[in-house]
Amino acid sequence: MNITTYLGFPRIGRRRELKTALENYWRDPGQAETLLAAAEELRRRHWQQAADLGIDCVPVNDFSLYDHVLDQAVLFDAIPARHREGFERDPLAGYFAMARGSADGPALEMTKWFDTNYHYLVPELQAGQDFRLRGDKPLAEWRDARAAGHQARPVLLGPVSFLKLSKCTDGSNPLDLLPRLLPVYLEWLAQLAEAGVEWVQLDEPLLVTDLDPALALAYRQAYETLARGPSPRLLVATYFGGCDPELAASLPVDGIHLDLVRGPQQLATLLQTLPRDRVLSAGIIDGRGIWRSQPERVQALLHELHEWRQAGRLWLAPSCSLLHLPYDVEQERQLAAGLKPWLAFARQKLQELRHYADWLAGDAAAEQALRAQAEVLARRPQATGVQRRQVRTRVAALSPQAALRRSDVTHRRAVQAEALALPSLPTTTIGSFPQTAALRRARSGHRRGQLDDLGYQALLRDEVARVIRFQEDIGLDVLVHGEPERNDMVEYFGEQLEGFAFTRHGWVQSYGSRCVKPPIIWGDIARPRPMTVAWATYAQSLTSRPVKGMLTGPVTLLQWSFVRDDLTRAEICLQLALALRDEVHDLEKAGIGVIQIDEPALREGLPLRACEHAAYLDWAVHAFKVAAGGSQDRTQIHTHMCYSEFNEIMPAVAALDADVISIESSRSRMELLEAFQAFDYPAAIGPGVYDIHSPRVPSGEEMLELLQRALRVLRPEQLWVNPDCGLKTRDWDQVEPALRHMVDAARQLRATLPPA
Ligand SMILES: Nc1nc2c(c(=O)[nH]1)N[C@@H](CNc1ccc(C(=O)N[C@@H](CCC(=O)N[C@@H](CCC(=O)N[C@@H](CCC(=O)O)C(=O)O)C(=O)O)C(=O)O)cc1)CN2
Ligand code: MET
Ligand SMILES: [Zn+2]
Repeated sequence: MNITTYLGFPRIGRRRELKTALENYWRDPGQAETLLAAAEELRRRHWQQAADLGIDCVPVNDFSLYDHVLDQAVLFDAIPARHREGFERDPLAGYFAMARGSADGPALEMTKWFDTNYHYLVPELQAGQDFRLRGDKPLAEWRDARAAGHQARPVLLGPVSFLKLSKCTDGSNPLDLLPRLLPVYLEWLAQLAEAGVEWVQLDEPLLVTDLDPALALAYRQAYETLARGPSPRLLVATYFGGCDPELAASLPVDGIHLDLVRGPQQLATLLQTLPRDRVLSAGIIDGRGIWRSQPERVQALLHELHEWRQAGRLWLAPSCSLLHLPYDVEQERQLAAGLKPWLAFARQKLQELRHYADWLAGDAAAEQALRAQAEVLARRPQATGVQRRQVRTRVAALSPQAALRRSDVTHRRAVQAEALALPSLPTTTIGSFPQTAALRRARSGHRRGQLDDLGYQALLRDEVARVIRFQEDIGLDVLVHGEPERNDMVEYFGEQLEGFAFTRHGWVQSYGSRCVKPPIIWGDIARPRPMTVAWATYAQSLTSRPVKGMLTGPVTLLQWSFVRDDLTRAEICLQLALALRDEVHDLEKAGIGVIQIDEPALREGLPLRACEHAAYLDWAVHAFKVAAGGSQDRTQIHTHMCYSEFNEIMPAVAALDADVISIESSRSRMELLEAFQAFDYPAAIGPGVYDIHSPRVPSGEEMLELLQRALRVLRPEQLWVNPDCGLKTRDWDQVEPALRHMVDAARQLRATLPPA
């Protein structure tokens, strides 16, 4: 029999029950019991649903109240000193203090999970530290699953990935801690074996990245050590790409999971090298994309695996955890016509697996279902809107000149200085102002038909007016309209472009209780009408200061959407770029002299393998330049980036040829600027002086100090003053004083500069 399984499931709940329970508890810690009960209910429901869909073995401990990497830091007692006391006093409150910060100190750093839009919390370690087991979350969840009648398999990150995803606060190498960490894994595994656990899944996504010899050695040593102790059988799971098949096959474990969707090329070697007594967990369908699988492709793949099948050592699974997918496409009642049969969210992925397993067993109904699926998908290319001749022709005819501004950055600076007449150290913000509860309520009421178009528009215009007045009042130099009309910076554009579909319930966790509804790119992209011009011109009509138009860039629109699987990412990105190019043109025509094109996801899209970096950066930078390249010299093009480590891609950042870049840097205390200096960056930079992720209101002095640091590295005429990112997640009572302090700091520093 072929076992069907999966590596992990979305945990937020079909109607974001976890989000609601978390936010209720954060507002009122008296709700702890309710939160824990909601979490337990979600786990049980998801196991049961998987079982009902025909899954043979479910993972446990893939669930987390906030983040699974944080859970594991806690399991190993890697609790930073500043949070330890709080944790001992109240473990639940202490856990969230590590996730979100508290009076005891800041949260752990949050960073992107590989090339996804999920963020994990980075465990803080130090050289020579002790690890020990704390609590028994994985085992307790296993017992619950067993009690409910499920075959279950606890999941943890493997030791090498866990350490490589952590950081040592003293600058030492986390991997040096391996000998101190392995005994804890051994103890944990022994406990599970003792309890009767048969299989454990150790996730080692680092295995799909470039491994230097030290890391490869660490892998061998780690798994040789683990193989020596009493333990359930070990399944090492790799995903998000192909791994080094020799290394993977050489690990002394009982099974290996491969991502055969993103790493099909690894299979041939692995089939040669993998010892025949191993279980092969084959990631045969895409665990990250929302498209139904093509039966012909999967069936061909399953033929290649016949040897494992016959030996009874084949497991069928999605390529990676389903965490990055929405829950159930059947919840969507208003999806663009004809789209639904093409799509598979988490529940549909499990159904697909069952079909393939049944097909392998010779089941006629499964055969029939897969044939029907193949037929539906075969008609996809001909469906209206999938291919638009005009779009294809325009992309094909695009000349290299389209990516070039008319003049170089130095000339443009002079022209813009004249056109905009800004003071030195100009102050601005990144675009969004607080998305208040009233705004979200109004949007929700508008969607439900309880608030009519006029009423909704009037409310948004009032908000824009208030935001403009506020910015004038505190003395900012380049104003924004505040983005009150946007549900999300990507979804908003997706809703206005042809070729995109959007969902009502397709939530995916981004971090903690924060979710996104990535829109779906299914057809060629066209812009039927201007998307932002009315808001920008309305805002500009209220002030004599320049208002900055606000667009999300092509790479970020691509990266934060679910994208079609029948065109290359490069091609889709170029289509998006052309739509944005037209928007830039329309903004310019409407008299908007400053336009920001946000690209916070430029770094996130970087492939996991270095050999693929150059090609990606090439098309990504090209797409941005196509979006911006049609503009006049006098139009000042800004871009914005956050959430990432940019040092590695600095040449690409410079190659965007933006006039001004605002970039997150307050938490790294402006360290990032050295990379710009080393590069002799020609354009202007606004290194964020205020961390918008925290409710804390920074003082003018600390921002002044950051600006002074910046001036050690940058020329004064290069420096802009702005926060790290948009203010949409903050409250007005934090934003108001913080921005006042920021403007004060800029003014003070300005007064010390020699006249230009
Ligand atoms: N796509 C994307 N990815 C990103 C970011 C981003 O901004 N966008 N930022 C980075 C960090 N990630 C983030 C992800 C989500 C949120 C966030 O704030 N999400 C909100 C939802 C935002 C949203 O879509 N809002 C909608 C829908 C809001 C909603 O839930 N409405 C309720 C009703 C609410 C009410 O009545 O009050 C409903 O529809 O049921 C709107 O404003 O229209 C949340 O989870 O709470 C912030 C940062 C990286 N990745
Ligand atoms: C995640 S980057 C956000 C940029 C956007 N303009 C904002 O201010 O919200
Ligand atoms: Zn940002």
